[in-house]
Amino acid sequence: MLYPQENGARGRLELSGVWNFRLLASEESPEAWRDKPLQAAEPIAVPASYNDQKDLAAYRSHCGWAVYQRSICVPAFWQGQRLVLRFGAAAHAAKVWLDGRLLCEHRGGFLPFEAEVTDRLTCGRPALLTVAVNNRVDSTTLPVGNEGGTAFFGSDNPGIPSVEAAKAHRAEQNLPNFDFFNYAGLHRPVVLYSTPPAYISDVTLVPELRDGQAEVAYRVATVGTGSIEVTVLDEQGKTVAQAQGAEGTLHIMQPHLWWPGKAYLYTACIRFGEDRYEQTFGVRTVQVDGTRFLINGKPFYWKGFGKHEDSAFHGRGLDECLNVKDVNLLHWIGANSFRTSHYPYAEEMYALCDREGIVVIDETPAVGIGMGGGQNPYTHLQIAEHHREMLQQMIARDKNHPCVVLWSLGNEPDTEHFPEAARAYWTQLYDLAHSCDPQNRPVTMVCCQNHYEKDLTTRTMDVVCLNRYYGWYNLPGDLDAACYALDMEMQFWAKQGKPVMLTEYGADTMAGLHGVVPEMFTEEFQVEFYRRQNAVLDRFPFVIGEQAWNFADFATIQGPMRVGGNRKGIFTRDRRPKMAAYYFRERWHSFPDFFDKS
Ligand SMILES: CCCCCC[C@@H]1NC[C@@H](O)[C@H](O)[C@H]1C(=O)O
Repeated sequence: MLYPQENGARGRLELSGVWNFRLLASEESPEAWRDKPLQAAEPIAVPASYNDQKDLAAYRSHCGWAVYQRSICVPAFWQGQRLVLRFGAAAHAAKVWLDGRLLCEHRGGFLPFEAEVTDRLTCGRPALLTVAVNNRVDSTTLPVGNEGGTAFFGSDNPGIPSVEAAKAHRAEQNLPNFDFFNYAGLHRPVVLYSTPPAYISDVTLVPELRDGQAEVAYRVATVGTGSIEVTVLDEQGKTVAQAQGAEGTLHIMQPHLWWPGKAYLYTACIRFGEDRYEQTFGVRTVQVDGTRFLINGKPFYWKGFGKHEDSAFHGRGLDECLNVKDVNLLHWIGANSFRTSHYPYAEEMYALCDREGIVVIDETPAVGIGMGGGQNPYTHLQIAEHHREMLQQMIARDKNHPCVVLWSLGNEPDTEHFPEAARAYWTQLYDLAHSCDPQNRPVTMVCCQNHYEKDLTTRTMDVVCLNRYYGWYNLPGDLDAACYALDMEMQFWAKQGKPVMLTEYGADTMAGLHGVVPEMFTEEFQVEFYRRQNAVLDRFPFVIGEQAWNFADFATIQGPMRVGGNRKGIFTRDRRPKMAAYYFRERWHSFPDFFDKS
């Protein structure tokens, strides 16, 4: 799916700003507002989550539909153009009406959707745009909800008559089965864009290196008739390759490669009749070779984080200022990568990583696929078809980004209690990812702390990605025992012949809490936690990376284990460094991004 672009042939009308808004009571139907002004409307900013824009409990604890509404008007000079209304994301389900008639619906809160509105709008005449958004998470959604269960990291003592009665009595809950606040709303830009009637509908670029020359296979999908011309410009605007036709190969002599930390972007300028589209891309190769992860044929070592799209006020909403700040902090600390835990991020962040040379693990919203071992999630949950849809939509959206080098099918599913069912479920997704991705990148599934000998799934992935919490959730506070356990588990992985990286390890740390003796929650403990465990990882040649959990403190549901959210950040939520930030800065600047560990 192409990102909306303004150029000589295409227009882009941002519908960001303050809209009318209201949370709907459970008995209210969003359809009631499809064709009339919203009563008792309140102001709401788009793009952003709605949850933190008003200090009202209902804005945080809402469960169900909310309605956004505004008037839109197409400029007269767009007369005769094809018009499309596009949503960067709406969490988690959306229904869209234009002047009272249903335009489109979408499930999945982290990927774009669009609808053609050429015949639905009259240039110069205002129209009423109504968008209903549903924040419910449950056994049919990704991320997965925890219906009527105990809040994630909750502490209910099951079976106590008073507790069970109170749970039955209380207002409906929208409990997440995941450890991040269930932010909701129009999180990413809403755009009305124009194209000529005959237009370019998709672009696919697959760079390969042969004898030092770049051979970029391309495919241009179009609607309507016309001839296709492709011209590739380098960063100085010089033409370096040209081709005609819907598909073919672009040859670039002596190409500048895209490297982590040293990005180089080419621009494929596509002409189709009146239409124009400019697609940036990078010439780089990615492959797993034994226990090494190669970028441009060199063994890459991952230094970075699991992140979240999370900040005060915007919630999970796009904040490009924060994205620039975060990328500058990644450079400052010496990081070269992050994982889009636990959902695809805004397209704008991938474009920033493309130009800044930050490597990305792109993850689906498949988090919370586990019932604590009691029930088989692969038969209990109704997510399989939606999961395949989300995976295909994520790859279709992000396929041309040079920064994306590894697909993550999901985070921390139960792969231990029903090992055969788990392996079957994730193997079909693994095969789907490889078949959908024109660049055929490596594929992983991020594994939770588990009985790694019983887990038959993690070892089948191209890269073994482990979330491990020795010294925190296991052997809490005892870093000697934690290192003993980590070392022992690495002996197991040494026999699997796969590259292994930690995609999560960390300790909740209250900024400003100190101790001469490093104890849990102090900044000193967080440093010791990483210093000791990195010393273990450094001993194993097949360990190809370390991503701390988390880049920054982030919001979660209320719970006895969360003090104003998850505090495992290396930075605070407002991006101030804890001591561990200086530890990692010294460590990550002390060795290169590429080196042979064997
Ligand atoms: C029993 C071990 C469970 C470890 C699970 C650790 C969790 N991984 C997924 C992340 O979204 C959570 O924030 C992280 C944590 O809690 O900070």
